[in-house]
Amino acid sequence: MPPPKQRKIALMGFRSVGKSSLTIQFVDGQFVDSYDPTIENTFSKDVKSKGQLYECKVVDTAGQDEYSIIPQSYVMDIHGYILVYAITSNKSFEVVKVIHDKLLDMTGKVNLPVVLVGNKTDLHLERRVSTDDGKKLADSWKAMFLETSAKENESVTDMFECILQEIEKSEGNVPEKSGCVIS
Ligand SMILES: Nc1nc2c(ncn2[C@@H]2O[C@H](COP(=O)(O)OP(=O)(O)OP(=O)(O)O)[C@@H](O)[C@H]2O)c(=O)[nH]1
Repeated sequence: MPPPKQRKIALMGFRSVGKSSLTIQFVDGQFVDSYDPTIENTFSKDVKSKGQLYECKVVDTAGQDEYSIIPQSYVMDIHGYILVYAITSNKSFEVVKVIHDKLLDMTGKVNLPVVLVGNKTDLHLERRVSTDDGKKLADSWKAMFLETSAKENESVTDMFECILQEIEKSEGNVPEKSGCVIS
């Protein structure tokens, strides 16, 4: 196997969309129902994907709104971004657009390794953001799109595999066209 690659991935989005829950589900395999606002936590996890070992640092960031200032360290130091909204919240969908714009501004890049994630699919009766709108937004960013449920552990691992592949793509290690195919 080739030597391991170090990856730092940040989850960003509005308050209470499930960034911590997705991270804890991925790292620990459990769901915690209580809500405890995050300041910032970094978790480590090794992931094997397509014959490559990745030593991942996952940064679970504080909830942002449209006025929050993104710390410079999220620009310098991060390989890829998982931008999370809740499918139950239009506001969180709006905020994720603002965060994406700010990241482009701050990095000065046209394309960033990003996966857009609509979380809380188990709350389908309270859905406010359609799958189609999520897909369209991701397409406009040339980013990957997934809907997840941290509660039901739906597509949580896929989400991390996806961002690892997007980072490989941005480094020119995977043909541009090959989207994120989860196998
Ligand atoms: N039903 C359901 N609830 C969820 C899901 N993910 C998170 N929650 C709940 O939503 C609330 C907020 O979750 P967190 O993971 O703390 O959200 P966060 O985005 O980290 O919040 P901040 O730290 O404020 O940014 C908690 O009560 C979670 O239990 C999900 O997939 N389904």
